[in-house]
Amino acid sequence: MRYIDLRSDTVTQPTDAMRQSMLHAEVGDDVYGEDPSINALERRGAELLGKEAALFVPSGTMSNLLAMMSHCQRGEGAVLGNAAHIYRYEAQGSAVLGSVALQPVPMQADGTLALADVRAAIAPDDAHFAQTRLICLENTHNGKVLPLAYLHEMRRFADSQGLRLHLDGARLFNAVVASGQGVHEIAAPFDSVSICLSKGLGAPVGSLLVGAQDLIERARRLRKMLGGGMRQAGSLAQAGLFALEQHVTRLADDHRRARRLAEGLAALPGIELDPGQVQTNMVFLRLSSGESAPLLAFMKERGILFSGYGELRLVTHLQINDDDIEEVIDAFTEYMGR
Ligand SMILES: Cc1ncc(COP(=O)(O)O)c(CN[C@H](C(=O)O)[C@H](C)O)c1O
Repeated sequence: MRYIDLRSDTVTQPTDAMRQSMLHAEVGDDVYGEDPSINALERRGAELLGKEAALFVPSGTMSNLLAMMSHCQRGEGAVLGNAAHIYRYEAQGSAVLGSVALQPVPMQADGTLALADVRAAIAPDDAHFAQTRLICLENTHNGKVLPLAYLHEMRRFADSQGLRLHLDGARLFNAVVASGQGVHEIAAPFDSVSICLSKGLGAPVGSLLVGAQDLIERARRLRKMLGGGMRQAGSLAQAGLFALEQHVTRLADDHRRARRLAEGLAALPGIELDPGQVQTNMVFLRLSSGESAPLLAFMKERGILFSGYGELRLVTHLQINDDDIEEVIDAFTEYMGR
């Protein structure tokens, strides 16, 4: 059964054209730095984001972990949002494996961290406290694009405090396409950026950590320590190269479909949803009844999947087309009309 799978853009499948491209990828032993496709992808990532170097890693989680461990020594701290993926959904790996003290602050719905909260979370230079070294942001966060002015403000603040700045840019290209800002522009304020190739961009595996040469060399060593050194993974890297070349501008289709979905659902009584909040590929909604389990079961029966507890999240992506969106709206109309 083909599902209309709106659980996440992590479910994207490589297209036939991407698979063809993967078939002919040149490969080599990446631990020796000899995989031509991985080397090409890393060069491309660094060039696109305007940084010195990049490292191909199996997941966004590992990419963020390597950033945290490369910026922070054991026992040092990182300030981040209390709803950030790094804080909430990466098994606290930075703390467990990296011994990085996670210093969470309230995260605004738009993904920003209030400067006053960040300032208050920064540990004083005092032996009683884990020394703060890093601030982490996320763009997009829950589908919201961080304003460029905010990024510059946070850069100025980090500089004033002698701190580094990392961006969890799992959906950076969604932010680029939605805002019209350049990749360079969004990446420029950050010392390191993690981008995911395996979400809306449609590659089967992988992320890139991008930053200064010395940081990426440290991250490469840590990746090996964590068992992430790869051998002939060039076919996967080629998928990433293909995605960067062919699947960025089409993200606008995902955003358009998310807006159409939001408008269609917002019109239904019993659904709490503001279509004006949809900036990229994510639609969040609540049922006035609050009871989502029967809805999820009803939808699964009709071959429609999405997730969430209380607030429901529906994510459009490469494998979701216009007909799927209309089918989902029809299914919701039927359910809400019962
Ligand atoms: C902002 C951000 N940063 C990092 C990651 C981790 O990427 P992977 O480790 O799954 O490649 C994710 C994945 N997010 C997934 C999703 O949204 O369905 C789940 C929640 O892990 C992410 O959303």
